[in-house]
Amino acid sequence: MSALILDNLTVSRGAGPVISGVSLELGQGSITALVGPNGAGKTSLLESISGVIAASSGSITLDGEAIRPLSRVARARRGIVHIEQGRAVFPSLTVLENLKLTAKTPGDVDAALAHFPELQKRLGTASGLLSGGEQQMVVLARAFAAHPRFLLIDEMSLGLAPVVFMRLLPVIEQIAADGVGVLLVEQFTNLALGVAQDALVVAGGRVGYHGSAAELRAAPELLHRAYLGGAAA
Ligand SMILES: Nc1ncnc2c1ncn2[C@@H]1O[C@H](COP(=O)(O)OP(=O)(O)OP(=O)(O)O)[C@@H](O)[C@H]1O
Repeated sequence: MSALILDNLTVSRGAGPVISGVSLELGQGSITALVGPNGAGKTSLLESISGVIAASSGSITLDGEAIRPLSRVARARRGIVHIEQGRAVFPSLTVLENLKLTAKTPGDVDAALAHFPELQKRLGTASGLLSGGEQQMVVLARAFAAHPRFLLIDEMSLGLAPVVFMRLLPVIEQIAADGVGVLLVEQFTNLALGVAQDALVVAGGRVGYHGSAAELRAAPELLHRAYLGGAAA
């Protein structure tokens, strides 16, 4: 089984570090919720894993290979797929054309669409004409069609009502159950903790909690303390 391991990772932006000494192991087949206050460094952490930005120290290894020196494209080829915050569909392309951007075979398109039967009727529709929730389905289906081994999802719920986002969560659970390791950054903390096995809380760039998602969900005071930047639990 693949493992994506961060060891003592530090990421700097502008004046100083925005992620300091974060260590984490992601296995395939489970969801890790990454939560924390605004500006905590969640997006920066995801971006340093996928190669959008460079980490300044520490290591990132995938199946024992150090991937920090690799470009974003090379990391994507190894199966690290990143759904960036606010990353939308290509609005003038149809749903099918959006999916074909990442799919290698027609079978990849079919497999992605199996998660979203409601998109079957919209394959020829320009994606920009879809609702916000449907557009996020396309974004998720497109990421799935790329055969991720690890899927980094940044605030997929942005601009969506919780009820719409809740349609996407079972699909994310299914993708994980099929063997993908998911790192889920989410503003709806309780929803994220409800589908995740593990949880990482970052505050001020440091780990405030790393452990069971269920335990964190059941103990609001633990979450509160972690949000305030308490010592790693
Ligand atoms: N392009 C950038 N240049 C300089 N500093 C940045 C840049 N992007 C983010 N930062 C800073 O890095 C820190 C971490 O931001 P980041 O977006 O990673 O946090 P976040 O936890 O994802 O926040 P949010 O929940 O608000 O999206 C913040 O202090 C932010 O101001």
